[in-house]
Formats: sequence, structure tokens, C-alpha cells
Amino acid sequence: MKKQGCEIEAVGINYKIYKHRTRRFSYPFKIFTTTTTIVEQEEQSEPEPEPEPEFRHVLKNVTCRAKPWEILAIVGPSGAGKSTLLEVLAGRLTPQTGSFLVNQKPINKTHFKKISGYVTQKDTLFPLLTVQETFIFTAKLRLNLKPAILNSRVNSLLNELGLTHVASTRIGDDRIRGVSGGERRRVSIGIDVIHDPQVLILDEPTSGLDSTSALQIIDMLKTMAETQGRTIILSIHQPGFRIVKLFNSVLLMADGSVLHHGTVDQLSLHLLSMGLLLPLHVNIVEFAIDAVETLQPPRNRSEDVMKEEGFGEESRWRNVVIMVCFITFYRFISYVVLRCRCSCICLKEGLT
Ligand SMILES: Nc1ncnc2c1ncn2[C@@H]1O[C@H](COP(=O)(O)OP(=O)(O)OP(=O)(O)O)[C@@H](O)[C@H]1O
Repeated sequence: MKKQGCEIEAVGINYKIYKHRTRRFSYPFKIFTTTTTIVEQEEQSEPEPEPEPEFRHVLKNVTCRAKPWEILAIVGPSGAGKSTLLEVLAGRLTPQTGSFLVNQKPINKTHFKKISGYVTQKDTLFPLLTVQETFIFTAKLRLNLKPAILNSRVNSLLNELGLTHVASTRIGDDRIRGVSGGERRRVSIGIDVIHDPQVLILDEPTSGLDSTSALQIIDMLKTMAETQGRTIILSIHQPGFRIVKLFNSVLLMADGSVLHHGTVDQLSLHLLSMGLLLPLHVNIVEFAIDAVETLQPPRNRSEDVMKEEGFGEESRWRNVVIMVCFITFYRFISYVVLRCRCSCICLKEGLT
């Protein structure tokens, strides 16, 4: 019987980062001024008002859906908000607005953490432990299993990840020679799937790997999705042709917004509808990333950006006042000119 799986849906996610403006230092050269000047200045200066918090809109109304048995790839240029979205989906960040549904129902963060695994971009492993020891250590920490069951779980994981041949090799690091980069990445993934999660979220699982190792990782994730019904959500930079074929759907992001959400074929059609013809031998995802400027709607500017650009409420009133002043001044000048002309005509006519 087919496992039910988890359908993940994020609706209208908005995430802003607040930062405080730095207060200007009043007396940068205090040391060079005389005491009296400082006292005078201190008396004159009023306490500075608390600076208003500034914010950056990192995710703008993001809506996406990831299905079980499938891979959803999040792609986009650097700074598009891919990692932030993954952190939101993994429950590590709380967005200001938006909802998060699992199988169409709201779910609490603690429960979601139990049924999901989140693999970060950086491998955090003990270099002196072997691959098998790493899994045993993690299993003992995360699972409450009897030794025999625990060993069988570790062995099946080694098998699933294709790591049986390096089970007794040290992880290693820059100084100690250990497993390869691709194998190290598989160990990192293994740590987060040891509890057999239904949802697996991975931030750039192929970064720093050669194309063959990258393909092997995505192929392994595809098998995980297809054989165990896992929902796989990952972010990726420059996926190759063969990798793109393994994605069930693609979420194209730029500047915190979603530009496309659908299959790779739908992405081709979307590009075509925008007048962008895919050149021969060019990877569709890379082509789409290069074309984000064209894909962005012209009026995609959020309120805060408008404010930054001078279209906020405050600026609107300032513009109204300037316009009123300008019209009054223009009418005054017109009146003066008219009076002068009348006076000239009267003088010419000899009238007083
Ligand atoms: N905590 C934070 N403080 C300041 N800026 C942040 C923070 N988190 C995210 N950002 C900014 O939000 C934007 C999106 O960041 P994010 O890491 O999600 O992008 P990304 O698409 O994953 O980029 P990359 O592909 O380069 O990893 C970036 O401009 C980043 O500088």
C-alpha cells in the first residue's frame, strides 16, 4: 500500500528583517574640544529621538506547494531568498505573515520538526569518527531503539545512501584525509534522515560538488522520494541538464518573490509566452535565472520599496505642499506681471 506522504503548502509568506538605524555619535572629536564647549553643546542639544526601525522585505507574499513522492527545486539568483524560504519551511524562522499547511491542515512547529529533516549547506561532522560511527552516534542521540534495531537501521541507511563501501572510513577534514566531498554530503543527509522523516528540506545539497557527484546526490534524493514517498524540497545553483530532468517542479524566485511555480515544461512555456525563446543546448533553469529581469512584473514594487523611493504617505503630503506653494507663487508672479503691464500701458496712454 502507498504511504500517505506529506503535502506542504506555504501561503502568502512575508518575511521582513528589521534593523535599527545607527545613532550618529555626537562628539566624534570630543578629545580635541575644550570642556566649556562640550558643556555648551550638551546644554544646547536636545535628546535625539529613538530612530525608526528600518526593514528589508526578504520574502514577498511567497506561496508554494511541495507534494509527496516528488522533488521541488527552489532556484534563483544569489540573494533571491531561497535559503530564507527553506528556513521558514523548516520552522527555523517565523514569518510576519502567512500560513503553513501540512496535508491542508495547520500544523504546529514541534510536530513538524519530528516529521521533517533539514540539511544545511554546511557539513557539521566529527572528522575523527567513521561514517558508521557517525550514524550510530546520531541514532543513539535521536532515536530510542534497542541496539539490534539501531544497528539494522544504521545498516539500511548506509545501504540507502550508497555508503556501505566507506562505512569504516573516517569522515576527515582539511588536515585528515577522509571520505570524498560527495560522500561527506551523503553523511550529512543521512544524519537528517535517520529518524525516517516524511519531509526532507535541503539547502544547496550539491554546492561545491563536481557535476557527477551532484547528479548522484539528486539521483539518490529522487530514489528517496519515489520509493518512500518523501517530500523533498531543495535549493540549487546551476543544476545541469540531467539534474533538471529529475525535478518534478521548480520554484523560480528573484528578489524575494515567486516568478514561476510549476513543472520544467511549464517553465519553458512561461518563458516562451514572455517572448523568450530557449536557445539550443542551453539549460532551461539557467536561462530562466538569467532572464529574471524580463520575468519580473513591471509593477512589482512593494510598499516599503515605494517608500524608500519616495512614494510613501509622508512624501505624498510633501509633494502636495510643494505643488500648492508652486501654484501660489506662479499666481502671484502672474498678478505682478499683469499689474506691471497695466501700469506700462497707462503710462504710454498718458493716464495716471
Ligand atoms: N538575518 C539576515 N540579516 C540580514 N540580511 C539577511 C538576513 N537573512 C537574509 N538576509 C538577506 O536576504 C536576502 C536573501 O537571502 P538568502 O540567503 O535567503 O538568499 P539566497 O537566495 O539563499 O542566496 P544564495 O543563493 O546566495 O545563498 C539576501 O539579500 C540576504 O542578504
